[in-house]
Amino acid sequence: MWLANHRFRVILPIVVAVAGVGVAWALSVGLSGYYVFLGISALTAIIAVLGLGVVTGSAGIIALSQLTFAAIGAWVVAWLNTLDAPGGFIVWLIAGGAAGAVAGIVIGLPALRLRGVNLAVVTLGFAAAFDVMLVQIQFPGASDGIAVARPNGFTSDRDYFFFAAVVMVICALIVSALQRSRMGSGWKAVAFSERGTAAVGQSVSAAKLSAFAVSAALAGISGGLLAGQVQLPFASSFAPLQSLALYILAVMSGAYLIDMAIFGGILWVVVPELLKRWGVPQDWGFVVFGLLGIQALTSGSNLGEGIRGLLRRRSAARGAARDSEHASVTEVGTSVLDVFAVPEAAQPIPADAPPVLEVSGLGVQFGALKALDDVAVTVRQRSIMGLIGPNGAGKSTFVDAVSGFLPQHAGLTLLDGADISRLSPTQRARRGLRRTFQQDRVPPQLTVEAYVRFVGRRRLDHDELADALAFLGCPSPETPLTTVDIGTRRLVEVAAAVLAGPRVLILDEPAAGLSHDEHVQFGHRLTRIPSRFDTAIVLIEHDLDLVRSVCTELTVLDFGRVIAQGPTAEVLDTPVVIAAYMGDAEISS
Ligand SMILES: Nc1ncnc2c1ncn2[C@@H]1O[C@H](COP(=O)(O)OP(=O)(O)OP(=O)(O)O)[C@@H](O)[C@H]1O
Repeated sequence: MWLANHRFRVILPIVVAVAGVGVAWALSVGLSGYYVFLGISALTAIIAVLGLGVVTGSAGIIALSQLTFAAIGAWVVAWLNTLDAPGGFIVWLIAGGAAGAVAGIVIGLPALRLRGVNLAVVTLGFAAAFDVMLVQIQFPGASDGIAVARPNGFTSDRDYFFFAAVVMVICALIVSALQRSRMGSGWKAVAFSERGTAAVGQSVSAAKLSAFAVSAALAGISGGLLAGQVQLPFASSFAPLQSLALYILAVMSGAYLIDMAIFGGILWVVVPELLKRWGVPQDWGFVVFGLLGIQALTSGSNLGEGIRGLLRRRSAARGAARDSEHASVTEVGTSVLDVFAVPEAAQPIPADAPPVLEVSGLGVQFGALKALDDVAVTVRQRSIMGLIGPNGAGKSTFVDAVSGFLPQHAGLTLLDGADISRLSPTQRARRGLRRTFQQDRVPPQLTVEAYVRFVGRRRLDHDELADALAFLGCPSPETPLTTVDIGTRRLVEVAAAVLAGPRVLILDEPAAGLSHDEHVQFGHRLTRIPSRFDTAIVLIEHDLDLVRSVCTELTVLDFGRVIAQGPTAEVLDTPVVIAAYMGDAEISS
């Protein structure tokens, strides 16, 4: 079943691409000359919108200079044309895309530090500055009237339309493959949570810069194609206001979805054309795009997501009707999971089990507040260490400091004996120290499988993946994460972290959001993780029943200091813990 699905997902884009080329050929033969020219404009716009789908739609970065990157691509093509550089138009086009990518990385560098409005100002400022420069220097060959030579065999508008369509299809195929790759998962992860991305060992900078580079490369190709279309390109085709309108169009349509990028590119040409026919000045097109964009931003959704949500709900309703007919089959499936519901206490850890994580002298200061003061914790191989304490005791601060998110801290952290105190969160994750968060950090744009593979950072065969998901009570690999509730997303987060094969996994309230029954089942499954996956666990949890049943050892924090440490049962009976943390009623149970 999975193999069939996998093959389908690989083959489908190729089939659609071949069909798209067929349609383009038919249109190039059948359309009138005027529509062929409009069609080329739409194809160039689609490629630029595909790029915005990567940088804005997937990676969530505001980039208001897409047509400036297109101008750079057009400029390079025009320049190589005046030089009559070897290779001809196709090579020049690739060079235009490469120049766009380089410019994208340069403009993307501020994006590593800036967000939101500040980044919008930087990218728009770059677009405005380049526009002024372009008006001054003009495109190479413009003053001498040297027309850009179209590729051999595609010199007429009809043939060039077909050529542009093939280029667009290739770009769409590449984007589709990248969106499904680790790189694409990285873009979606960084858009949802930079901390969550760093915590799984993915470089946030690399994810952002690669999104900028791919997006600007596509813009460069789009501009290069436009240079071949008009043959004498000029600056007004790439004005900053147009970049702004194109951005809004991409946001409104949901351009990270290939079909919606195509729709957006077509709209880019159709709206001004319709306005012209109705006798309305074409600049009103910007107003139309602006209104559609405001609607998308205020609703928090876009056209593509809206349509897909509707289709999903319909298919879920059909699926529910089918499932009720096959209730007996479902019961068999449930009984498999029930195996894990058999209560099982955590295995005691041998006294000589070597330490895997050693934290000593850990101190964190927030202004006058000592959030952690000389904290020492040792986690032994395959153990489950509970880290408990009242609200504000310093548990999350401990996790942040140990996982590298609070670089300004005192103390030493050793992982398998190696000092990792100076490493970044990404480096620590790659060394085998993984963590989850109290808040949801699982990017909803991914499927369960794409997320698990992204977090895993290693080859996982499908059986291993499906097995581990079933073991932790997660949905099937192909389930879109948008369709599952928050509690299930927490389970998927834990499963993915476990499959990464970490030496130590720190779970920050992983059962939050689960129902009581799911909570209990989760506890039982947790006890089996260390032996099955050779991983030690640090568990932060407020539910003392869960702590009591799964933790082999406990560390109790209060006001940033360790007040008790040792085997779970002993610690829970310590008077200082009873007094400081739990109260007699709870501990006596
Ligand atoms: N960024 C920060 N700036 C200032 N104070 C902070 C910051 N983060 C945490 N604190 C303070 O540090 C102390 C420890 O907070 P922390 O979140 O680590 O506690 P906790 O044990 O995880 O609490 P909870 O169980 O409610 O999650 C608290 O007094 C908190 O107000």
